[in-house]
Amino acid sequence: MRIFVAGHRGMVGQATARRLRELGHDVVTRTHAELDLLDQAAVARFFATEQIDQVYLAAARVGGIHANMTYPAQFIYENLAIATNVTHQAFVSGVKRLLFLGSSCIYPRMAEQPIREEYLLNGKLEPTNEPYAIAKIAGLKLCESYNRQYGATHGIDYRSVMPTNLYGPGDNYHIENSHVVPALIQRFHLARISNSPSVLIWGSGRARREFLYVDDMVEGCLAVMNLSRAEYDRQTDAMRGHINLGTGEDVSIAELTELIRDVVGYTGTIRYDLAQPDGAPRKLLDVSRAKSLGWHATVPLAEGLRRTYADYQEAIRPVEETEQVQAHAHA
Ligand SMILES: NC(=O)C1=CN([C@@H]2O[C@H](COP(=O)(O)OP(=O)(O)OC[C@H]3O[C@@H](n4cnc5c(N)ncnc54)[C@H](OP(=O)(O)O)[C@@H]3O)[C@@H](O)[C@H]2O)C=CC1
Ligand SMILES: C[C@H]1O[C@H](OP(=O)(O)OP(=O)(O)OC[C@H]2O[C@@H](n3cnc4c(=O)[nH]c(N)nc43)[C@H](O)[C@@H]2O)[C@@H](O)[C@@H](O)C1=O
Repeated sequence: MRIFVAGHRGMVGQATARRLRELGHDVVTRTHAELDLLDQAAVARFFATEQIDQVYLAAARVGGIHANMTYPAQFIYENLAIATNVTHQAFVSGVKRLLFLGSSCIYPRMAEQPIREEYLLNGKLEPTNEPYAIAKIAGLKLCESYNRQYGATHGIDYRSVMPTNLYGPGDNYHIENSHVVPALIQRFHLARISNSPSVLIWGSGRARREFLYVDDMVEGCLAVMNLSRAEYDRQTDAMRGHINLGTGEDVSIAELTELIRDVVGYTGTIRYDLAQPDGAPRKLLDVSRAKSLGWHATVPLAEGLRRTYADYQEAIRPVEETEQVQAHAHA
């Protein structure tokens, strides 16, 4: 089967492409430079020329709380455009099955916890990432709508998963735009190697988050994509079209901070910057539907953080060694 993994260089895309190749699939990829998914005509040409059987849509404009607050226009425009271009051109070219990746931010800020799929649109969204959330809601509604209008006539079966906060190898370590896990791994690492006396954490530390290791999330995507059409419709109340993916347990940012401090081996002090926002107070997902498929998260948070830190150190080793050589040369 020829499967297009959109966003294959990202954290989720890398893990998805790796797993699908292990399973023997012919994985089709295009870098952002090769195929800008904002370019509707280019996306149309791609699907018209490549014989794609399935799509995993892991391409998006993604970032943490600071990035969402700083670039709202890019977050809503680019994520709407990517979702509409890929979904519609997949349909036009006859792709029968597609998986759209949403996010837990689609749910109301004060939703009852744990959050069930049916709580969607029951209340106001979290202001710090509302543009991104609206684009993600539109993406899942696109899939639902194409199923409703073209399911019977064209065999269209476009599916959506709503992952909680993700982390793992290949994450984005941008100093300001990254999510909390990569941000704190990098900050504690640099503090340790430079003997900084303290590390500053954004917000109060009281916000709670659920963290799913990326490889576990990919197994959840496969479980959803391998469902028969009838089973998927039964699971999603026939067109209520999405399934949560999470671990079913959350931690406070303060607890996460201490876990990362210990994984990195930092011994200085931790300070909190209350001028920075906490964002949503909590967004723990109800994962009963996903568990009914036989899927569940397997990587505990402490182990996932150890693997992620090891990946980070491997990725920066060449840079650090060069800097150490240069520093030695100037000593
Ligand atoms: N990370 C998380 O905590 C969560 C992520 N998700 C969802 O999972 C999916 C993947 O996220 P993640 O892997 O973390 O994100 P990354 O930022 O790591 O990867 C996104 C990928 O999309 C590509 N991309 C972005 N814009 C375009 C474009 N216009 N044309 C072509 N490619 C583009 C990027 O390429 P390049 O870098 O070259 O621009 C990158 O390879 C997204 O849909 C996200 O919303 C959902 C919940 C949580
Ligand atoms: C996946 C999810 O990701 C985003 O929502 P978020 O969960 O709020 O994102 P975050 O990971 O950036 O923050 C989580 C918590 O952590 C605290 N925090 C402390 N110190 C740092 C820090 O240094 N960096 C960051 N980024 N956060 C920090 C921060 O203040 C907040 O309380 C949106 O994209 C949203 O749309 C979405 O889908």
